This record gives sequence, structure tokens and C-alpha cells, in this order.
Amino acid sequence: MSLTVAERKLLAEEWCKKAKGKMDHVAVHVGCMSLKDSQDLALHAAQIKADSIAVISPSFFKPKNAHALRSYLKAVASAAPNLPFYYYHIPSITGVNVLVRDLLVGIEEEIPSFRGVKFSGIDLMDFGLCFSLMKPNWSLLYGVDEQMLSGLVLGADGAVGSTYNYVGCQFNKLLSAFEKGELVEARTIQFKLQDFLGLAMKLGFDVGVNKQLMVEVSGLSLGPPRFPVMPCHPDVAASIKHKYESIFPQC
Ligand SMILES: CC(=O)N[C@@H]([C@@H](O)[C@H](O)[C@H](O)CO)[C@@H](O)CC(=O)C(=O)O
Repeated sequence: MSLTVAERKLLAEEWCKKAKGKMDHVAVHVGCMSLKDSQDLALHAAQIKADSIAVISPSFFKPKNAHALRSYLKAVASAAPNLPFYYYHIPSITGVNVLVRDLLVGIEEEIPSFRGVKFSGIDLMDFGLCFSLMKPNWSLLYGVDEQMLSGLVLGADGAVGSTYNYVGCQFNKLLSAFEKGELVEARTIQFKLQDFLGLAMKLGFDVGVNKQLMVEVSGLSLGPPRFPVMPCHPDVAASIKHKYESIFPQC
């Protein structure tokens, strides 16, 4: 959201190009404060042959209820009616607390391309209640990394989260333990991840810290964050990395 529309288009184009033959699916996020910008990005995503689009709610003028949010999403989806469409629920960032289960009622009639939700909220009751409204071609993806196991237990079809960029191999172990029914092992890994993220949060975990951790773990040079997100202090990154290495000596 810190990027201009032109920058976002360039980034989406690069992802679609580079992902060819390497990734199964590229979903382009097209949420903006302005409906027109979102429609522009949605159309662009279709033109560059993205696999799907996802949209967060605008957070300056917020939708007041499920009807308003559905109407907004419908208007965005109409710009790319053939692209699978996901609502991206992230209330801690948008401040939009419309219950997803309310949003889902009748949504496929309004948005025929609707295919599911990326649910990055901590309200597991709302998440659970969404399943009674599920259609066979929808996916509910959970997005609170420190609670991934709870999402899986309730029936999540997958997970999308920021820390999977650098702790992905531990989460893959959690996923595979869960799939094998090894709940104690899955829980042990989740607790370790909570221990790790607990320290990161105490030290001010945000997008700047997250980005620095991606740099430290991947060795790739990703550049600084854009203001107002501040760059992570090297001491903070070092402490979190040290914690990571002590909890997870190997992948
Ligand atoms: C509120 C928030 O940023 N949630 C993250 C989580 O991955 C989060 O960073 C993680 O669970 C640690 O709290 C994701 O759900 C969102 C995300 O991946 C993104 O949009 O980049």
C-alpha cells in the first residue's frame, strides 16, 4: 500500500513473469483507498494474466457493514470479471471489523468470480462460522502465522503470511505433522514459532523488522522500507535472528 499504482503494476508484472513455470499461482493484491485505482489494478492483473486478485477493504472511508463492503468488492471484481476473486480480511490493519460470515451471505450471486477469503484476523469464531457458508470452489486461507495450527484445526485450506518468507520450512513441518495427525508434534512446532514471534513482537515487530529478517535469512538485498515504516535497527534484527537460530538450529 506504500507503493504508487504505477509501481504496483511493475511489481505485479515482474511477479507474473518470474513465476512462470516456477509457481502454481500468483494472486495480485489490488486493494487501494480509491475504488478507481483498485479497478485499474484489477484490470491490469487480468491483462498480465495473474491467476487471481485479492482485495482488502479501504481503511480511510470504511464500509460500515457487510452490505457496503460487498458492494465495494463487487465494483472491484467487475473490472476483471473472469479472474478468481478473494476478499483479504485484515482488521488489525484496516480497522474494518465486518464479520466475514456476514459478508459471505449471498456473495456468489453478487460476485460470480468469488473464490474465497484470506482471513488474517484473530476471531476464530468468525473464521469457523465461515465454513457453514463455504462453496466447493472456495478456499479459506488463514493468515495469522502464530495461530496457524488453530486455523488448520478449524479447516483452513491453506495459509498466507509474512513470516513464511523466512520461517517457511518450520511451518511446512507443522503442516506435514498436522496432515499426518501428529498433533503433539504440530503443537510443539507452533509453540516454538510463538516463542520466536513473541520475542520479535516484544522488540517491535513490524513490516520494517519483517523485511530485515527476510534479508538476514535469505541473504538477498531487499532495500529499505518506505516511510513512515522505519528501517529495523541492526541490533533488533541480530537479537531476533539469534533467537531464531537458537530455537531452530536447522531447517
Ligand atoms: C497483520 C499482519 O500483518 N498479518 C500478517 C501475518 O503474517 C503476521 O505478520 C504474522 O502472523 C505475525 O503476527 C499477514 O496475515 C499479512 C500479510 O502477510 C501481508 O499482507 O503481507
